[in-house]
Amino acid sequence: MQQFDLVVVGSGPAGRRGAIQAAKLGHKVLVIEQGKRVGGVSVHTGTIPSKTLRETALNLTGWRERGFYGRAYRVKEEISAEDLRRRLLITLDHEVEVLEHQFARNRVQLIRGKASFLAPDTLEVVKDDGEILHVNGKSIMLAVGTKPYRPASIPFDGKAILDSDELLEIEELPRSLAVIGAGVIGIEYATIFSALDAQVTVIDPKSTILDFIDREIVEDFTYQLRDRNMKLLLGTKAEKIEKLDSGKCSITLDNGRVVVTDMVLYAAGRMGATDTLNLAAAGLEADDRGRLKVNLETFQTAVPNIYAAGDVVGFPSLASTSMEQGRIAARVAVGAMAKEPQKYFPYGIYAVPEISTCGLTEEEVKERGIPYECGIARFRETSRGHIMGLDSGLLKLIFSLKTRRLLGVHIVGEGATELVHIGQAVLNLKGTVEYFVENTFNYPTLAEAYKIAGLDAWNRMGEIKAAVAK
Ligand SMILES: Cc1cc2nc3c(=O)[nH]c(=O)nc-3n(C[C@H](O)[C@H](O)[C@H](O)COP(=O)(O)OP(=O)(O)OC[C@H]3O[C@@H](n4cnc5c(N)ncnc54)[C@H](O)[C@@H]3O)c2cc1C
Ligand SMILES: NC(=O)c1ccc[n+]([C@@H]2O[C@H](COP(=O)([O-])OP(=O)(O)OC[C@H]3O[C@@H](n4cnc5c(N)ncnc54)[C@H](O)[C@@H]3O)[C@@H](O)[C@H]2O)c1
Repeated sequence: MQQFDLVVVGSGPAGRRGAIQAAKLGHKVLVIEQGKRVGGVSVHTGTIPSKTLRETALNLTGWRERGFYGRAYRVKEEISAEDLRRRLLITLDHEVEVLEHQFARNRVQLIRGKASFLAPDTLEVVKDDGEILHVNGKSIMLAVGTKPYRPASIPFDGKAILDSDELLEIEELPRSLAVIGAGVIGIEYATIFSALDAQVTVIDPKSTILDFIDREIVEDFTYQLRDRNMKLLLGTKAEKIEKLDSGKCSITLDNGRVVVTDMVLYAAGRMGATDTLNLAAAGLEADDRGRLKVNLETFQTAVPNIYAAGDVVGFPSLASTSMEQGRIAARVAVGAMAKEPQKYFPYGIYAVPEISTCGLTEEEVKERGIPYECGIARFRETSRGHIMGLDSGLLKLIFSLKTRRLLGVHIVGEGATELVHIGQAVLNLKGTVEYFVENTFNYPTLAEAYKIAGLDAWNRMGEIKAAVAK
């Protein structure tokens, strides 16, 4: 039986970052991956495909130019599923090539096969050709990620009624799409297909969406979606989904309403991919959504030599945070020092328009009883916004009145997921409103919105001080 210092199950963001970190520290590392190619959900069905699809859709539709040339403007009149897939395949090939090269350079061994526990330090691997191997690890890291939640009551057919993995394989673009589940996946795809001119209906039993995002940002966002005729049917449950003889899909809601569309995307959450790991042999147990419980500083499970990182440990379930969790887990596993993850990390929702946020929302600040002031900037007030033809986009900063420190940054609009990092840096370095007021920003840029929002808050924070002094 082969022996390793660290055996990593899964080659997604958590697994690959953890494996390379341990290898860089001179340890013997094995990655076991059941997929045909390395990269995990992030590369093959999640982050990278959905973001490539978004980019292709925005480019081919000429979305970013419509502020100037009107809503009817198109770069390509007829956009096909093949147009979208072409760019996807090229991007994914590049990603996999880079990852394979990283593993090779760092001498991380890779076995393709499905892993399950025989004992807390021993895994069985069933390879594609049926060969069975046993491997032993001083430490084991489970970075197995998630798979779409697919209840038996939904008649998935892989063509018209699909989950988010299957959506990437569609042969024809739907003219109308119903999205069940207004989580991040549902909202991202709903808005991408709306940008492709599909008539989109989003259905969710909850009456609000994206609850972890600042409400003012969500309100601005939903106004924009409704303005372009997307239907948001919230607070209502899809009771029955069926395929009609016409080939269309019918969704019956609990309020009796019936929605008929060409395609249904079922995106009501994901499950930890732990069902085939034989966790009992390791003395572990997953929760009802297949997730594992860990110490959030070390990523150690209840069994000391077994670590878990990435989506399998639950919120925030991001590629970005999974990588950092994998790195920390690997360092702890091989006995190297590791700091716990930074308190404030950015969240990027690649919808059309983008949303990005870091730190506390206004609702959280209120709940904690912190006296605060907000500063707002609209992209249409910036010169870069004029040049780009932007008529929407909002940046909101929240400052403590007591310490003047930045507490939260919240953005909806073009470039939000890039812009947020300025706020993130100020936040984590404990910067105050003065940072934005006293520093010069490149001009003309969208980043100038920070200056405008900083000044907006600063003006009012000054007035409040003066009022108190009187
Ligand atoms: C549609 C979609 C869009 C997303 N967009 C974003 C985004 O824009 N930004 C962002 O930060 N995050 C995004 N995410 C989330 C991101 O993809 C995940 O957070 C990330 O992939 C989790 O990484 P991971 O390492 O935990 O696992 P995964 O990427 O899920 O990889 C797990 C790997 O483990 C393998 N595996 C599982 N079980 C076994 C086994 N028994 N034996 C061997 N191998 C096994 C799987 O084959 C898989 O390759 C998105 C997700 C989806 C679905
Ligand atoms: N840009 C990003 O960072 C990004 C993009 C996509 C996904 N992700 C990650 O992937 C994870 C999974 O995303 P998700 O959107 O699948 O899950 P989610 O758990 O975020 O959202 C699921 C949604 O489905 C709804 N729902 C639950 N049960 C339902 C039912 N029976 N019928 C209809 N609706 C139902 C919920 O109310 C919720 O709004 C998220 O945690 C997210 O962090 C991140």
